[in-house]
Amino acid sequence: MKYSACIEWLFASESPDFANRIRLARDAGLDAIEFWKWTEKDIPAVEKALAETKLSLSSLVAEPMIPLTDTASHDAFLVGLRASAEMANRLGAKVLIAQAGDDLPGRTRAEQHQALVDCLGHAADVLAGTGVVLGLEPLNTLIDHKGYFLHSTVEGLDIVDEVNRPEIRIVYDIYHSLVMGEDTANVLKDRIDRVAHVHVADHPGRNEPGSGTLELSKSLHWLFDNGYDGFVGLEYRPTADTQSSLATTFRTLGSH
Ligand SMILES: O=C(O)C(=O)CO
Repeated sequence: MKYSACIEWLFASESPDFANRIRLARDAGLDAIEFWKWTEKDIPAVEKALAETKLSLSSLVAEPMIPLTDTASHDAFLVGLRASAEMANRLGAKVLIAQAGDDLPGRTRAEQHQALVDCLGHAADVLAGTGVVLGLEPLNTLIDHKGYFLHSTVEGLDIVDEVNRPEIRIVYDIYHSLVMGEDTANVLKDRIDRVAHVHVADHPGRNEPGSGTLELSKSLHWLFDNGYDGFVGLEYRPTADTQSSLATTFRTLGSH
């Protein structure tokens, strides 16, 4: 298992210095890191820490985060996507993450679904030849993202299949999926190759694996047994210090 620490949450209480969290991730034996909002980060400091630690950057969130369910956002998103892909290439990330945006009042689900398909088709043109893929991320609408459009992994996969371009994939966050009552094997059956990146956290609390009741290990085993071979992104809020949260995580999911 190759673990990627989301340093928005992991090592945050240990180090207000953002780039230094990369060194702490290396010291904790992790393989990669990931973060959000690259436009707000000190990129030269991040670049230096990545070079020094030799950790990978598993993913970046594509900026700007604006609702792709709204066709009026598409031009701005595609301009930002080009810059995000350049940044991903500069820092060595192979995956950009996109969120669908909110379920917009006054628009049918079918219209918004089509808006996503159209936008991601243009996104594939932007990404063609860059070596970077875009992962659309379904999120739970029960706890963390009330009003978000894409709460179903199957609908995310359907959108990916309608776009039908190698540059467009999904991010499968096991936490969001299980919170929505999905069964990993059921929703990803025959479509595991559409998964660009995986996230984990436990429930309740969105804390480290092993702190709650989700069967994360079962989902992860299914993913790896069925051909997923990418990073496991640790996108959780540590209940206490990051080091002890990692000990619980490794006990629960297996160390690497
Ligand atoms: O915004 C969230 O909840 C995410 O999972 C982002 O990856």
